[in-house]
Amino acid sequence: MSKEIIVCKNMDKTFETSRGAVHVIEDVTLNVHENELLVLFGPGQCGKSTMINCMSGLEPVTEGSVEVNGKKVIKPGPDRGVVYQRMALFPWLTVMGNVEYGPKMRGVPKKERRERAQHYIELVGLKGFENSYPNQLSGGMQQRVGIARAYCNEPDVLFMDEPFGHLDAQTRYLMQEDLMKIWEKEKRTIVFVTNNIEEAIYLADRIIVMTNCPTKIKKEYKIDLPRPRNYVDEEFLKLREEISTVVDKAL
Ligand SMILES: Nc1ncnc2c1ncn2[C@@H]1O[C@H](COP(=O)(O)OP(=O)(O)OP(=O)(O)O)[C@@H](O)[C@H]1O
Repeated sequence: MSKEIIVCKNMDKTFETSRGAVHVIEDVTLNVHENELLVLFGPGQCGKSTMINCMSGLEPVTEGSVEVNGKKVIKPGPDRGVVYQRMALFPWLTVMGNVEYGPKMRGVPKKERRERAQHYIELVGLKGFENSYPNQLSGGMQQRVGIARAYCNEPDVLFMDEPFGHLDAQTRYLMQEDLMKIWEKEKRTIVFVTNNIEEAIYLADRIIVMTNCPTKIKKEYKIDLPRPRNYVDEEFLKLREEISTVVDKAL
């Protein structure tokens, strides 16, 4: 088994609000292996985004700890990339400008960062769109820019929070297929959040089923189906049936 790159020990998270404490994560212990594609799957509002925010360092944990590559996570860092449902691309920058932004901010020389950005723009299938602005691109293309931008920082881990959640069904399937191709070509450790069961089974090496809030691990499934997967394969449908019966109904 490859090394454990994310180690969460007894992770617990409570938000203190003006209306009292909101307990969102309850005692989650979870390890993610190098180059694993781990899916966090659970009902709406169960705490999946909060899990990702704590693992990526955007939110501090209240109890327990998170380590990435042996380093305790206390704030966001370039070793942890994040892709959101709606990528906050800079509208005044071109695709190239957006993708090279991270390395530019870290002082990577122009030639090197341009080459690196070009590589990731091509990896996500946007060759020819280097000089386009985000508002000239479709929703799916904007998500590709977001993925290229996250990859361009060459992070140890990538967190993806329902990155295809707002896309139409057809574009969503296409993006799932393309994400698999990208990941096969350039392996990364990915933690992917979704509340779509087909998406979870299509992508995952392992699915962690989370309970309603405060969220805990309910069950985990190792998904050994060969890739590329087919949504209507008998084995796929069997897993879909089984996991559907385990997941809580959204509150
Ligand atoms: N900063 C915050 N302050 C207070 N409560 C919060 C905060 N962030 C999240 N919560 C609460 O935590 C719970 C879980 O939210 P979270 O967004 O993590 O769930 P989710 O599973 O990602 O939801 P969805 O599937 O709808 O995206 C919700 O009840 C939410 O209101």
